[in-house]
Amino acid sequence: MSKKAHSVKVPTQYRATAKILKTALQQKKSIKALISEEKHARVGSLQAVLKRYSDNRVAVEKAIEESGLLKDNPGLEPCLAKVLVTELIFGRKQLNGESRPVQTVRSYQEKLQAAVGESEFQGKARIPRYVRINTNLFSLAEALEYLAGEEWRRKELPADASYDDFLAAVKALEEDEFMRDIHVEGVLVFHSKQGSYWTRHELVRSKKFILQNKATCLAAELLAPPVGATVLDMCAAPGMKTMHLCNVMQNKGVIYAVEQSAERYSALCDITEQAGCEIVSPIMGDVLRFLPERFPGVEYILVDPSCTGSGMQSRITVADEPKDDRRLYQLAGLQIKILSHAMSAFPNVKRIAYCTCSLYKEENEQVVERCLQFNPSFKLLSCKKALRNKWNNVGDKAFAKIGKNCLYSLPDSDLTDGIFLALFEKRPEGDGS
Ligand SMILES: C[S@@+](CC[C@H](N)C(=O)[O-])C[C@H]1O[C@@H](n2cnc3c(N)ncnc32)[C@H](O)[C@@H]1O
Repeated sequence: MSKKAHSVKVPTQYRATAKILKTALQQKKSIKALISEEKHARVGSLQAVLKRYSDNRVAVEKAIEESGLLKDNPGLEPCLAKVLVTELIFGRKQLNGESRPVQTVRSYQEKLQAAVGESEFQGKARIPRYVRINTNLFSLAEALEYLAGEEWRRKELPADASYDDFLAAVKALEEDEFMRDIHVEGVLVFHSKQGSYWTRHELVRSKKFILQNKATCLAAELLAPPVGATVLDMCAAPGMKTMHLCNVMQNKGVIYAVEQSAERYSALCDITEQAGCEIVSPIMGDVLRFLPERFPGVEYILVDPSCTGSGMQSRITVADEPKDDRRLYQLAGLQIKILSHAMSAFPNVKRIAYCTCSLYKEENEQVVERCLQFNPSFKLLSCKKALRNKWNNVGDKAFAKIGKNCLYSLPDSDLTDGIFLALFEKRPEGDGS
């Protein structure tokens, strides 16, 4: 290598990303918090590389180990090596500049690729890009016409297609194709590579299209408040499910949307206004502290409380996160309080949907079990049946009469974020069963 090449600097983008990764690993700080402190102009692309690393972490480590990259080059900074390998093998497949670390990693490309190729590890499941039509502002017909005009090819399934047929078709989507979701009216499914295309799209900016993972749309879909209903959304911000509920109700009826965090309440107000929600009444405060009379005539309730978020695929994790039992215990306590309040405080309530984006039973089946013990006037409905049996993953059957009625949507098998959902119905008076 020439002397000149040695003096070439590593591009700022790689250095800044490696610095964040190093701080996150050494100080056990969250990537999200570190990125928010970052002054670097291209925060978006920095975040994209870290997400790619997070999704392929095990394979990146394996490739570095098996190729001998760090062993042969002790001067190469390990976090910079991880960033460069992520970009070269899982990202743009090329590296910028001629700095020494870049040249070194490039010279290992074949060995790195071979190590990844032999690995049975394929990274996290490729989650498609889900786009939900906000029918307050744009109809399904208008959306389909727009997409046809832009030469997107619509892939259609026969009416009797099973859920497995649907999943196979989603996995086989070409980059210029899209499908309609099999469960949620108004959800369109695109290839995962179209993720950032839609992020920047004008229809998304104008809120005609909402970028919402399909799993999180199941809550409003299953709660299914009819047109004109009165709904309480107990933990509403930033308002993704509030907007969807509004669409399900065709923007007719009332939705009380409660949020306790001032900052998130402000986001809720902005989003629902921009999305043309005419029936949403945002209310700031702790939902447990309001008198039930503040929400007269509530018939349908959505309970989507704070949770660990262990099922969220958008999270960036750069090290194994041990289960934090203390935090889980605290969260589960609050979840039980809020769901139990929904069941006991509102005399006219007919149906309640409880959901989390957690995969821990402590926040899911156990919360359902405790709340049914405290509130025997409610029974569980089968989420799978509500989806015409076109579903595979249910709750843990060790929770008798509970597990089979609850639903999990899982990244690897359902190609979504990981979520849990339970649907309750008030028993008719005198029904003691
Ligand atoms: C999982 S997020 C809700 C996401 C939201 N449903 C959506 O789909 O966009 C939980 C929210 O509940 C709020 N929250 C938690 N406990 C609350 C309480 N007691 N009263 C009101 N809001 C609460 C949190 O501040 C947080 O914004």
